[in-house]
Amino acid sequence: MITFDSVTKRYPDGTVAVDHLSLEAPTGEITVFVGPSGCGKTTSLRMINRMIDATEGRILLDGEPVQSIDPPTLRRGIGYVIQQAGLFPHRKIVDNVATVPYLLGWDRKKARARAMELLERVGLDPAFASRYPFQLSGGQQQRVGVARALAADPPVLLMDEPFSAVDPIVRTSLQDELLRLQGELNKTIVFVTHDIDEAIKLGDRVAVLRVGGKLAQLADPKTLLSEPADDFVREFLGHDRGIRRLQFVSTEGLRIRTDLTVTEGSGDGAAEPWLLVVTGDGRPVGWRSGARPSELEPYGTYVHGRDSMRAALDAALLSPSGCAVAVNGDGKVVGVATREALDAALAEAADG
Ligand SMILES: Nc1ncnc2c1ncn2[C@@H]1O[C@H](COP(=O)(O)OP(=O)(O)OP(=O)(O)O)[C@@H](O)[C@H]1O
Repeated sequence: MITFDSVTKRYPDGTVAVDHLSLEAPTGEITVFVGPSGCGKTTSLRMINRMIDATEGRILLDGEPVQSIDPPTLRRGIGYVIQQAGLFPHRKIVDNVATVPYLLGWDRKKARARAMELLERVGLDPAFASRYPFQLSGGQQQRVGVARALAADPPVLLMDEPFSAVDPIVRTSLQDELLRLQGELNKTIVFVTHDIDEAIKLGDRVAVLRVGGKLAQLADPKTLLSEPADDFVREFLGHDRGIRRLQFVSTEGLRIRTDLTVTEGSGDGAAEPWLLVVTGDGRPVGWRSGARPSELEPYGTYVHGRDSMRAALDAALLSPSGCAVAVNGDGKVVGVATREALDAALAEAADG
């Protein structure tokens, strides 16, 4: 666990970048620092590994003040990932990843084997190992940056806007990859971003900072969206807060009907305004309306019980039937969530 105990950073020119910050980043969780430019996110992060020293207050790593640990020892237990990866341009990818193991005096063979294992772990083809950073895309370099930070298996990982220099699609896949990795590794991660959507997607806990380095709110994403502490947080969260909150509402309780499907090629089916046509092995084909039975209309699916209400609503909006197709993990239809069922679930979500 990382503890900020009334930490203040005043730069020599008098700027107060962080002002009496107190919070805990629990072991094995992702804590995100988010806030507008200049609110002290990077300063806070760098005080953890002592790239910047606090002016007042204490930062504790599992109860031990970081100020009492000498910086090289401290940093050996802390991985650090920055924007645009910060790879060494003249070192091959494998050697970039093996940087810390080399520093720790591992023999070359062992360090390289570890690097190869990590490249695979972060989803990179081992063939990239002998390339140089400039021969990789931004997203690939960022993956190398993550692999390098993980090389010596540090319990703590500091990530400073690591995905902000890549396009939105690559960014999404890097975020997904980080969540997948975290599922296996359970590191204590402190992640800095100015992007509230990224904070909500990645954070177990999100610390919203305001300019002047003051903590505005520390909460899990769901609480943040439903109970912003004040106008600043509300405004920072943006206007579609209600819709985004739905991503934390489970579809487990969403009622589904199993009598609205018909297997393709079989008779007319029930007398309903809309019926979902499915293949013989239960995969969706399209919606058939009572009014125009010869044509099939598009459909949207969500994985029942796994995806959120936001996904179910999205699936419903993709189809003129207004119903969402519930599938299982294999993509087979398990039922249909009608407008009435969605309406009931939304009313419940709004209540609670
Ligand atoms: N070396 C320094 N000397 C003086 N002021 C500094 C120094 N470094 C940062 N600051 C100031 O401290 C405040 C916090 O900076 P910091 O970089 O921590 O913010 P940030 O939230 O990470 O911003 P951004 O999202 O723009 O990166 C800012 O007002 C910044 O100008």
